[in-house]
Amino acid sequence: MSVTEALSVANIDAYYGDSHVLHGVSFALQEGRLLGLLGRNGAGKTTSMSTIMGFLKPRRGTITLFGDPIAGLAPDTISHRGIGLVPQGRRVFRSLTVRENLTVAEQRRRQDGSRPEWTLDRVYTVFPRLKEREAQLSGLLSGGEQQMLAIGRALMGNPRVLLMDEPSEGLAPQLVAEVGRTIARLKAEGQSIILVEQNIKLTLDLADDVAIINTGAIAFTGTAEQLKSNPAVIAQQLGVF
Ligand SMILES: Nc1ncnc2c1ncn2[C@@H]1O[C@H](COP(=O)(O)OP(=O)(O)OP(=O)(O)O)[C@@H](O)[C@H]1O
Repeated sequence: MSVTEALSVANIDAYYGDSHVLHGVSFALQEGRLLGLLGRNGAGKTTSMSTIMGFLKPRRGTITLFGDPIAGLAPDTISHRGIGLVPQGRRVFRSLTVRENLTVAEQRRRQDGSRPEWTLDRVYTVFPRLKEREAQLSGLLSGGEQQMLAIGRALMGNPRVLLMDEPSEGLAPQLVAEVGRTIARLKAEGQSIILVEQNIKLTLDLADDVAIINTGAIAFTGTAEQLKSNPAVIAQQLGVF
């Protein structure tokens, strides 16, 4: 079976002003797989996602999307090339309705035929709750509903690679489980995903591959199975769970 590299991040250095935050960060996502990016508070997970999205320009290193270099391109160009982001803290457009949040994000993409395009109806099939609330202002939704909307909005861009930044953050356990089931469903449909999380259990349940970032440097890469069988690494890099 041939393996296609969907997204590759290689030897990235990134700064906020003079503050050197990412130190030679490298990881890779294979097509159709889920890569979990774990790390403690302030480790550099969001900065890695911001660098992929073009919000932050790396000073060194390369980023490729299905082999094409994208580092240094503008965020909207990177989004059009096919990377979708579910941002940390949801960041839905609070003064727009649910339906408007979804339709403004719509982006058609020529598919290879193996995966159907995302449409409003298809998002509503995955998230019936959003259909029920489609005319409501998004700022009035619960945290869980806003998370579903943030995921639906990213899907409307028909991303080739989906980045999810701490989708379980601040959600009650029941909603974390629901978000987990949604992510599993997307993965089963062939979506390539990078899942950034502090929730180790959720990540190990969903991920094929895992990278751990620690103070801006990659401390572990391997399969989820390898990490599960290595509690010493989990304890040392992430704290006990
Ligand atoms: N806009 C910014 N300006 C300066 N420093 C920043 C900025 N954003 C983050 N940092 C710093 O960069 C480092 C990495 O932060 P980052 O947000 O990437 O971590 P994280 O792993 O996503 O953490 P969390 O789980 O808390 O979101 C931290 O030391 C943080 O204080």
